[in-house]
Amino acid sequence: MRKFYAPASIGNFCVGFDSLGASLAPIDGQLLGDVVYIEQANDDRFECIGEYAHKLPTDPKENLAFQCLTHFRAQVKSDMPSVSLTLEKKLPVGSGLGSSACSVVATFAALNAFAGTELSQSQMIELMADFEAKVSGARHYDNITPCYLGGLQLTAELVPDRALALPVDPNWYIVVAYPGFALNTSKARSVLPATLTLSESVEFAQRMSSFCTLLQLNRFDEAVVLMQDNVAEPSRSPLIEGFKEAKLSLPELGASVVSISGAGPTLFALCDSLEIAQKCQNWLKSNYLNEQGFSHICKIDSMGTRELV
Ligand SMILES: Nc1ncnc2c1ncn2[C@@H]1O[C@H](COP(=O)(O)OP(=O)(O)O)[C@@H](O)[C@H]1O
Ligand SMILES: N[C@@H](CCOP(=O)(O)O)C(=O)O
Repeated sequence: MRKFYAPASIGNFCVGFDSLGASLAPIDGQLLGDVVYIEQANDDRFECIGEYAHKLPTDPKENLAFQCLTHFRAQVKSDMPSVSLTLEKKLPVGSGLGSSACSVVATFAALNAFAGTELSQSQMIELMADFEAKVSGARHYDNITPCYLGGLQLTAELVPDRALALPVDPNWYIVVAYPGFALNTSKARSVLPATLTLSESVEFAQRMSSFCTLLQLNRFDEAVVLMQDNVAEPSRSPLIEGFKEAKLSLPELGASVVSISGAGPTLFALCDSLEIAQKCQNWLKSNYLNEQGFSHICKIDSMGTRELV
């Protein structure tokens, strides 16, 4: 039996709507992401287990991981031996932590390794993005590529090889807080503005390009100052109970940035020390999470999807 783990990610990373994404590694070593188990069997079998399995459709045909298996057999390797594939669904659905991407990326990574197909990185990314597009209402790579490759990625169709890794400040701590209720990505996309004005578009381009360039120059503090989301956050924040209060309170505790992770409702706070991150996490535990919620203090994961041994 082989096991593949795909980590959670923060889509948009505040300043790069649909174009920046960061992979997450909790500092306590917990696995925050989905795991796929694969082994040869007499016929193709699929099972979904784990804490959030009950939140997914019971019909395997509606599970993205099973759809990836069917697609891989039909389109990539028809003579692959039969497999038993198990998805351990460890991430909540509709969380803003790239949950659907995790299942898709872990499954394709497992199938590619099991079948020995050695698809190129670009082929893998395109396969994965096809499935992400099916559920989220748009083709965006900002969960897929950080989840697959790790790190903070500038990622889009226009980006060479679909992804360019950016340097990150080794001092950054990222507190993620999932409040305990779901927000469907396609719903959170339906409230986005249909168009931006010329000045809004220019500001977005200036912020994202300067942010990426400053990271390349290791001028991290100046990069962080540019982190403001004028594209998605204004229309999405009313959908997320408690977000506005957190956005006001966490900077008083020292957070450098507070923004929505992906389409929400998970929130992330970027902090430049562990002490500040702990204070922010305590506030979030008392004020943002319901009984189903959770929070982790993370670093940016540098490994992406990997086989667990
Ligand atoms: N393995 C899976 N993981 C996550 N979502 C899945 C999976 N299989 C099917 N789905 C469906 O895909 C949709 C994912 O919703 P979405 O809001 O895009 O989640 P997320 O933002 O957490 O990726 C849901 O309707 C869910 O039922
Ligand atoms: N760029 C996308 C990111 C969606 O991330 P998810 O984790 O909520 O699926 C968006 O903002 O819609």
